[in-house]
Amino acid sequence: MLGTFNRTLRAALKQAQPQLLSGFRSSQLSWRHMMQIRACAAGSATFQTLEDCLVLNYGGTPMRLNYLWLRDHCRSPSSYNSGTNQRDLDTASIDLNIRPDHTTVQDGHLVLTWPGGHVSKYGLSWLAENSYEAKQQSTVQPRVLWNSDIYKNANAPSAKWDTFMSSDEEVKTFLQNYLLYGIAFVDDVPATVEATEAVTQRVSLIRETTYGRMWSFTSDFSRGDSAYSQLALDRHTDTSYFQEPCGIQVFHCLRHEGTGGRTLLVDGFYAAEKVRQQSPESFELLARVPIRHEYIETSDNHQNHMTGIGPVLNVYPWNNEMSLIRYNNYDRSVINTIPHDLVQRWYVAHRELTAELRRPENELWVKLTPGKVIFIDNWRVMHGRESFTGLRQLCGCYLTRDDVLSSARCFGLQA
Ligand SMILES: C[N+](C)(C)CCCC[C@H](N)C(=O)O
Ligand SMILES: O=C(O)CCC(=O)C(=O)O
Repeated sequence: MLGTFNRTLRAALKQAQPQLLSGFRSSQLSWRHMMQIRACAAGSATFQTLEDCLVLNYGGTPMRLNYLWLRDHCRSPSSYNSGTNQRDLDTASIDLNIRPDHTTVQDGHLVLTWPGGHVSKYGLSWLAENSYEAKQQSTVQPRVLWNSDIYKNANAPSAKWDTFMSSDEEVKTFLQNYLLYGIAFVDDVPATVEATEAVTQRVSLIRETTYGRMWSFTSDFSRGDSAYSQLALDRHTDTSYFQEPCGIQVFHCLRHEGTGGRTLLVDGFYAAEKVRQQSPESFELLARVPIRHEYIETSDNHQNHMTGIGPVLNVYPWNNEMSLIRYNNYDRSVINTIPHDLVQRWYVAHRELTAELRRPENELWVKLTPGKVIFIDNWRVMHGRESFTGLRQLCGCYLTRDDVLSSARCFGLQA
């Protein structure tokens, strides 16, 4: 009889809220809790208290809010220090089976009274912004994915040294472009290492690596890497052999007396999205299978052995948005992390991605000249270069990704 009741109630609820109970088995709803299912209307918000969560309907999307999560995210002064923006509650002290004694919606807030009397209030719009369902439907970082034509037609403006150094508005516009396209330029910068460093200090901290803090290099083979030659370099991301590859690459060509040496830029996310559309199983494989990259240098002056492990494509699991591409065929190490029955398919998937990355229409070629500083999102945009002759001096640095994104967020940009 109870089973019949559950089924009937479930059917009624399902009719009212088609998505609400999907994936929910009737056996999970006990008689006691079914009796507790209440729908309370308060303004535009309604809620139901189910056995394992509170379902809040507000702003069009039903949110399933776990009770433990709700207690953990209480913003009352005894649970959360709004001065330091830090939790003041020992999460481990919350009863894992906690349920509110009383639930209501009042003045734009969900109000819960917990056993023992503690009251938690959550702004409805705060919940709508911070729920899993909201994050699933939104992007972490809005981007314009590009091929050469798309980028050129966008006419993204370059910042100018003078204004960049004095105006925060100019830095904000610059960062907005950087976030959207994964590349951004500052022009008219004095052709010195010091001025290049000063430009980077407007947005971030420098990430010191084995190559130094600010580096300035020519084709003198001073390091055991093909970058220090006159050879062409195919598209790649740098420091793929770091467990966390450097977030941003900055280049400034201080002088070049010779031919060639243009810079190649390719939007890795644009290419990856093409693979996702055309060949979802290949995308999946590249996103799931970790491989290794390695940097081994054994000269008298420099001894290094770095290893970075991770998949070629990285996505945020809750919304499948691309977060990082790690692609460097020079520095890719021995493949021994892929089981026998997947190796062939992995190579096919890698070939599909490479074919997209190599489409001529996806290549943006720029000649870096003294004065023009480029910032490249090294988690997204690949760079390479044409072979060259003559003396060519390139300076630059890596920036810490966290600090660039922090600067952007402090300007109110979504990153
Ligand atoms: C940029 N700078 C010349 C300093 C370093 C070059 C590192 C090149 C290396 N193969 C990589 O892809 O990480
Ligand atoms: O020389 C260049 O233009 C680029 C060098 C490069 O690709 C690198 O340092 O990673």
